[in-house]
Amino acid sequence: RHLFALGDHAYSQLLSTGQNQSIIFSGESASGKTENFKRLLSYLMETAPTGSLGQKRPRIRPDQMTAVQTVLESFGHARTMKNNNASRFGNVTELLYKQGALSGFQIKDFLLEKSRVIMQNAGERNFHIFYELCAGLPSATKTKFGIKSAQNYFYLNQGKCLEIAGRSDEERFTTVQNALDTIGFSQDQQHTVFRVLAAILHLGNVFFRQKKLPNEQEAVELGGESEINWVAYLLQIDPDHLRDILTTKDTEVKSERAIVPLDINQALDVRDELAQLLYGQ
Ligand SMILES: Nc1ncnc2c1ncn2[C@@H]1O[C@H](COP(=O)(O)OP(=O)(O)OP(=O)(O)O)[C@@H](O)[C@H]1O
Repeated sequence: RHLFALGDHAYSQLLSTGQNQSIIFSGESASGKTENFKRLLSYLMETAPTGSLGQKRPRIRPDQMTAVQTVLESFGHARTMKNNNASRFGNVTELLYKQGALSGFQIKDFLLEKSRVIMQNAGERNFHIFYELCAGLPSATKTKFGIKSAQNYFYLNQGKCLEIAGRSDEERFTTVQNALDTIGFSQDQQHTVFRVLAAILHLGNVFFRQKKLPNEQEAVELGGESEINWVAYLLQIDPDHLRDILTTKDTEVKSERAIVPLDINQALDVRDELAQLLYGQ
């Protein structure tokens, strides 16, 4: 059955039975789920009737729907060995109809592959948005955020694949900014999102040195002071608090003697967990 016929069928079933209808896109990576989903969505938006509510057109603007898809792709898709634009999360998009007319939508996402934020296999990239940020931020903001090109960041260059043929990260960044405008994110809100992304990149470049305490206990010492300061500045938190988080097991304990030092692997785990947590937010 043709994709659009499937959409027509679901719609007519909705009207005739009054029951919710589901269309499931499944298949292996690069089989076309995302592309076909987008086409079906456009079709349903374009053909949505005005309904009996006297609306001239659906209350959701097609450009808003497209903008949401654009943002989800930048933040949730990445280049893998199978697909230059592989989605790394699942989602349920609900189209809401009222008296036969399209009245809204909501997207529930699940299972974002957060491990990609800290680690990529050979030939793969982190989520697109990081590369777009490095390529597309205006130079004044780059200076303000301490951001350089993507090759400088451990979290971006493990796959040894910084660019995707035929895709301009710089142009995509403008597209994402426009999409965020369309959705209704203020300049301040957008700035906050970009600050957090920049903080994650700096965090990934924080490294540690093994250290022996006077009592012979193993501990770690933070390397990369400037990166720590960048992260603290971008997240607007106290750098000493950040140092505590990254080097001690119990950050709540203020007494120096009670602090339990981490070894290097534990410290890297804490750093990576923090990065994933920030991205997940
Ligand atoms: N209907 C289509 N018309 C043209 N090209 C298509 C179509 N469907 C898929 N493609 C091509 O195949 C590529 C992979 O498709 P898509 O990203 O939709 O796969 P997917 O099943 O969503 O993959 P993943 O599970 O990795 O996210 C697209 O980038 C596009 O080049």
